[in-house]
Amino acid sequence: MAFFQKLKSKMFKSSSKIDEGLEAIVEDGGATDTPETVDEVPVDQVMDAPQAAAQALPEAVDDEPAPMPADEEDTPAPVPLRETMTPVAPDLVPAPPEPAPAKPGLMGRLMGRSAAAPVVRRVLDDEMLEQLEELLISTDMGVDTALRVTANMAEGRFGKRLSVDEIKRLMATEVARIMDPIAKPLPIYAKTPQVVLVVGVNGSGKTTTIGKLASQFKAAGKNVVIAAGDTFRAAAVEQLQVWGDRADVPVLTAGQGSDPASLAFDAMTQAERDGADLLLIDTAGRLQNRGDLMEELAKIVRVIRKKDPSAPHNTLLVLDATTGQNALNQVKVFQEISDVSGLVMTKLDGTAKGGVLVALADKFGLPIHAIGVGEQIDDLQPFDPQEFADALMGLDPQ
Ligand SMILES: Nc1nc2c(ncn2[C@@H]2O[C@H](COP(=O)(O)OP(=O)(O)OP(=O)(O)O)[C@@H](O)[C@H]2O)c(=O)[nH]1
Repeated sequence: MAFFQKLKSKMFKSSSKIDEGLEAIVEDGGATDTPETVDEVPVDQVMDAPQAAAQALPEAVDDEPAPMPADEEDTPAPVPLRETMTPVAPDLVPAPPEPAPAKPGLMGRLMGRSAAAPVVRRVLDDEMLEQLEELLISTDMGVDTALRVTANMAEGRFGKRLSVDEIKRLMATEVARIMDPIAKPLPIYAKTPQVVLVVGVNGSGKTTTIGKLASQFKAAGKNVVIAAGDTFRAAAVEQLQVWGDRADVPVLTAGQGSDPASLAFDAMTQAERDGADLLLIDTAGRLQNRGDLMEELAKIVRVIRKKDPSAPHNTLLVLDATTGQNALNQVKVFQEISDVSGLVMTKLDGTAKGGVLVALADKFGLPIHAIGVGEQIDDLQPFDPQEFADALMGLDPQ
């Protein structure tokens, strides 16, 4: 299955929510295109009315070659989605997308040349904008971000008639614009071992993310060491050992309840001795006792800095998308207790709250390195803003 299709199908809860919501909104007060309403279609994303009228004429004259629509002439050849991606590791690079099935253009639909249902459009007015805002807020995009997205999409289009597909594309463009600056792969430095401290509340997906990263970096030829720094949770240690065995990556553990900083120090020693490229350190996520957790993380950092004053090189905060707006609060807290350098958002496959990633980008501007869309190794994917925005909106590949 093509990468985009996979992402879209995995994020279906958010996208189907938007799909259904948008259809209801446009149906409510919308109308199918008629010769009268075609004059009101001039949304810049689609053909404007005079163009539509001009191009409708040659269709009736069989001998004349139909002119190429102006916007098709100007459109550069589409860049394959794969070329737009910046992978975290080579294995994150997906297979090339399958060619999208040919879709009838606007003219085809206006001329009834396809079996597709007639296009319903609704005038963009205050009431509709409010409904669109509510729809975006229901995906956990947050009020401020939802307002920004709808305000930007409405600019210059107020009073125009829009279809569900056109609204999706406009919103996807706005979402991608917000996400663009923060889509950055995990930086890889020349200095080794590169120490990546992984933080986040219990259950957010830290252990799984470390396992996926270790497997993918190992497959990319990197020498990786894992430290199971959540010494209180035996299950987390066992889970890491399973991932370590699978990826053939050593996992350093310590007795239950022992000092995670001491384990981190030992792990640094081993990583240096083995000439490791990467040391991934799991940490506890007990936010119930914030003071203790802060002290524990600070001690780990102090200890590894004895070996390398520039470590940790990355502090990765793992967030669970199903927690919705709560993820914003977690970023705030973890920024206070650690030096968060980037985010991984997990479980985007199982939630209708995928919009929270847009809110995070809008509010904090922290780099998003990767997204988790399942429990398998290849379900940790590089973050591509346009693909994410399209998948969130339930759009087909362009
Ligand atoms: N569907 C889905 N499940 C995920 C994803 N990432 C992690 N999980 C699951 O979420 C659960 C919690 O993940 P862990 O990796 O154990 O989370 P943790 O933050 O290490 O939690 P503790 O071990 O309790 O500290 C596990 O059942 C994982 O399989 C994802 O992207 N999608």
